Amino acid sequence: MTTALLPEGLRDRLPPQAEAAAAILRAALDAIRAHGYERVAPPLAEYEESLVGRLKSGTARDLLRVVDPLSQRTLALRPDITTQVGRIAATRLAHRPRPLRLSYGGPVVKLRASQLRPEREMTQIGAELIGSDSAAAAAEIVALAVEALAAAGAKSITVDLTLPDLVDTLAAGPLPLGAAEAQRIRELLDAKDAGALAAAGATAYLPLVEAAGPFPQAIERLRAFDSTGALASRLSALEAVAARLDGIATVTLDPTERHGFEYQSWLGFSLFAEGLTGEVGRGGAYTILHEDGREEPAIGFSIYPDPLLDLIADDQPARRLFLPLGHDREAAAALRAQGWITVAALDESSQPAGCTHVLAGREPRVI
Ligand SMILES: N[C@@H](Cc1c[nH]c[nH+]1)C(=O)O
Repeated sequence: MTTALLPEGLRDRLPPQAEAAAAILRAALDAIRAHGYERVAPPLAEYEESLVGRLKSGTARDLLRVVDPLSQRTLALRPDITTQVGRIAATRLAHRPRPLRLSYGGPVVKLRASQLRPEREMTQIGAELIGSDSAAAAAEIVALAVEALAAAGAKSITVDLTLPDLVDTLAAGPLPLGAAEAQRIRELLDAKDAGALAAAGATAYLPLVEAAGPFPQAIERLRAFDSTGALASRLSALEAVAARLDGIATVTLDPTERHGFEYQSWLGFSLFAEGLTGEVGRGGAYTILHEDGREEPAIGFSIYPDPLLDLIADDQPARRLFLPLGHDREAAAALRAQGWITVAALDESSQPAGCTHVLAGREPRVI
């Protein structure tokens, strides 16, 4: 009965998870802030049209819409803060020197839950580097994503690199394809359907299916595949990113993975961590569209740390100090300043339930 009080995919966070969620948000944002990223806090809802169309290739998928009785216009709850950061970078912060480094953290809402993630509301934390999507910018962003995720408590992090615009690049160059054909080949590669690829006459694309796996082997296969050098700069950039991750994350490469990469261009990446099913973050390079039609490169990442909360043990009794009636208020304040949590008696019948200590005079005494 009680679960039916909330719509599907929306839930309450209770103690101690709600507290842990706030601590995770703080820890990840602090790690990002230390690298010079300044926080922005866009609103939870916006006019639908300003949430879409700001990033090149962005679509209106996943929007939970409402009609605003005040403006009579359609509002949408944000499914992704990156598009809002793009809007801010292209408008209110358009005058700021580049590269512009911005960070964010807060709830996002999706129209539908996925099978893997039953939640429709989740916390998204991230950073966007605006004005460049060079190999150096990519290395900074991917390493920062790993650092932020580690600060949030994730262990044994894996980064899976991909090239979202790979088929388009090849189709426009050494392996020509028409638009419809390219779309089909992209889907078959995403599904790693070698049989269907061969049947579709796209045998030239077949080696890409094999070029997935641990980074060193996969990049070697991609290099061998790229006999014309059309991918040379991308492959060098991937090597720079992988080199930066040496010792902090396991790196894999899946060049044709497109799932979840809607607006990302030459680089995309997914983040995984020990004990968690599915990805806990992703990011990549993309293009911001300015009001005057100008296009600006950017690169960033988002992590979705909520699954980490399930790994947090429930049994972590913080030290809690019971304050009897008539206790020394100054002593209690001094102990709170030292990090104690105090629970004050309301009347004679108040019990020190859940407390580990009681204030005796000016000192905590173990119960
Ligand atoms: N916001 C994107 C990831 C991203 C951030 N910057 C670029 N890409 C997502 O959550 O899928």
